[in-house]
Amino acid sequence: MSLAVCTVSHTPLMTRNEPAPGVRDRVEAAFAEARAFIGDFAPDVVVVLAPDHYNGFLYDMMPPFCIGTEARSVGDYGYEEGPLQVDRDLAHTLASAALAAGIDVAVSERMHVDHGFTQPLTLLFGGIAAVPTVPVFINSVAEPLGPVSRARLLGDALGRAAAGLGRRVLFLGSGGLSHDPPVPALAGATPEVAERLISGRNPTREQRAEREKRVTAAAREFAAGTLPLQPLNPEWDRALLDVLASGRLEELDSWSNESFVEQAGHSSHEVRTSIAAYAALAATGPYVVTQSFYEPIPEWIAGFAVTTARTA
Ligand SMILES: O=C(O)/C=C/c1cccc(O)c1O
Ligand SMILES: [Fe+2]
Repeated sequence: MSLAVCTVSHTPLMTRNEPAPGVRDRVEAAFAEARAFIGDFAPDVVVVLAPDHYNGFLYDMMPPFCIGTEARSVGDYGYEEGPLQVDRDLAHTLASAALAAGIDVAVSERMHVDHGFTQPLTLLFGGIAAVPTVPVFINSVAEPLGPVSRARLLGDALGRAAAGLGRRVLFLGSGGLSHDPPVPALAGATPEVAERLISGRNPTREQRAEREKRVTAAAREFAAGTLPLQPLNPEWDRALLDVLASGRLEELDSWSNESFVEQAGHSSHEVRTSIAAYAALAATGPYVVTQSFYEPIPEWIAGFAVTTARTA
């Protein structure tokens, strides 16, 4: 039995916008440290816990959780397009274990994933198919969302199952802390936008480029103070990282969905992926956080963290 955790914020704006001097170097150093941790741990398989941004999961069928037995990247924001290297048997094992534990995960034989999965796989392993993975989608964007406790319990169920495998399993959580990028919502959407959120799974190259250009420009204006997106909230982010490090994950159960949005923006729900990753590790006993990097980076619309943890 051997489990470990790495959590990283993702932001596709990393390759589009230049942050303040020194920021990129510090982020790259944090990723280098995380890569060294992962190298030492030498995982046999990586369970990637990540959200989607209306690229693979749309409102024609929006599950709270889904485990992919096969998965393919849509290639958004210039990340590699094509198949991930999914450990199909393990995906089935983990899905069965989660269901047996009372967590209603969906299963996809043809999951489509976006930068939420591909960016951390690229930055930490060098490619989207470089390591055997089990991709686990955690809806963090498309309301309505279940309570945060469900992500914790999903992680707990996956951790218990993984602990019995006799393999070295890394739980990789992908998602920012406070941030509210201009991802559209179904509530109040125009008919055209609503249609895209319901069934716009295969945009044209031009449509994808237009979306990416719009979000990139919005981030530049946000950083310049000329676009009033919800501000990043370093205080909230540090409080969340403190709870993750403390091991008292049940404390997060009392954080309401509304409080996430009010204090840290709609997309702060992406920290459900970190909560699930830490809950997986906690399922096997006490743990220690071995790295905790954090910076608010407006040019990337991201409260940006990199953390690693292992069994104490
Ligand atoms: O889906 C998009 O176009 C943008 C996504 C984004 C931007 C900034 C931070 C994130 O976590 C994102 O997913
Ligand atoms: Fe995101």
